Amino acid sequence: MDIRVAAPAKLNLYLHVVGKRADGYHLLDSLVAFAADGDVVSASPAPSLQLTIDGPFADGLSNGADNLVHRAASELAAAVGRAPAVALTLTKNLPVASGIGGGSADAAAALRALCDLWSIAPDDARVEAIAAKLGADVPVCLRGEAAYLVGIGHETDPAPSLPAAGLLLVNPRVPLPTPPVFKARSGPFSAPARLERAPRDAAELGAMLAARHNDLAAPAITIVPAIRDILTALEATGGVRLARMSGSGATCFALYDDEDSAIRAAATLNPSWWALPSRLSTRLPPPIRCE
Ligand SMILES: C[C@@](CO)(OP(=O)(O)O)[C@H](O)COP(=O)(O)OP(=O)(O)OC[C@H]1O[C@@H](n2ccc(N)nc2=O)[C@H](O)[C@@H]1O
Ligand SMILES: Nc1ncnc2c1ncn2[C@@H]1O[C@H](COP(=O)(O)OP(=O)(O)O)[C@@H](O)[C@H]1O
Repeated sequence: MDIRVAAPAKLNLYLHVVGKRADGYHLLDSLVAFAADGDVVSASPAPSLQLTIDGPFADGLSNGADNLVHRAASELAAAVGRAPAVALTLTKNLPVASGIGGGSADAAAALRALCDLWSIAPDDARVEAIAAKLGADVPVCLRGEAAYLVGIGHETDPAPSLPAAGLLLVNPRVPLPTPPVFKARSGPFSAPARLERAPRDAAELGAMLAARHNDLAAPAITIVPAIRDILTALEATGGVRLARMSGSGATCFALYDDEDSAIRAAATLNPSWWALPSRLSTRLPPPIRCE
């Protein structure tokens, strides 16, 4: 028996850095949403904990105890007092260290797969505590619904429902770890800027987001200048409603009215970039059990 769980790409539709704590962590106001596509985690009973990684971005990613999927499994097993007797497979479709929460999405998907396998309620307080310990973005990925990040990102508030929209994710194939981007940020903090109401369509969502920004884009561009080229190229695509960097980069996204427009736009871009046409997801798909 095999349980397959989707680990969709996370997008920060806007990200305002609104302050900094004494321990150096930044206070955020960010609207997080999910794409309909991403990595996939599958789990099946096995004599001991094993992790296999396949997919286009498997190379160079450790399958050892430092992988967030491996950590999620060993932490959850310890918390519920059972042996981590599971074989996990991670299909790595998303670029690593790229601002779309791949590792966080994978950790959250591993937790959801193991909850299903071990009959643990996914909203069990132990699961939520492990999610927060694994990374700032893991709790929001565990819920998989559009949400505002609160504080340093461990807590969330519900977001208004988002309209159907096409999405194009583009990465220069340059990994960009999160800590140096926060470190390179300077200048005054932004004000929080939650949406005044639910946008009725992709055009209105784009217009509302255009009045907001990603405070990490400027520092990320100082480290990976190709981000600016991607944003310029996305802004020139047909039917684009908004182009912006996600999280701490380097992945950027563009919003369209539908997925077909995103597919057409992808065909016009520099072929050396990674590009994934998709759409905004409204609901996390449930785990699939294959007997
Ligand atoms: C920036 C965001 C926005 O959604 O996304 P990504 O770009 O990573 O996808 C997240 O807040 C990232 O979350 P996550 O990737 O889990 O970060 P963590 O591992 O918790 O933190 C990595 C490092 O980033 C810095 N950090 C992270 C979160 C935060 N609110 N303030 C920070 O200053 C700290 O230096 C921390 O040590
Ligand atoms: N399953 C995983 N997928 C991706 N990265 C992982 C994973 N497990 C651990 N990592 C580590 O986490 C770091 C952040 O990766 P990732 O979550 O993809 O970035 P981001 O948070 O910027 O989207 C990487 O440097 C990588 O080495």
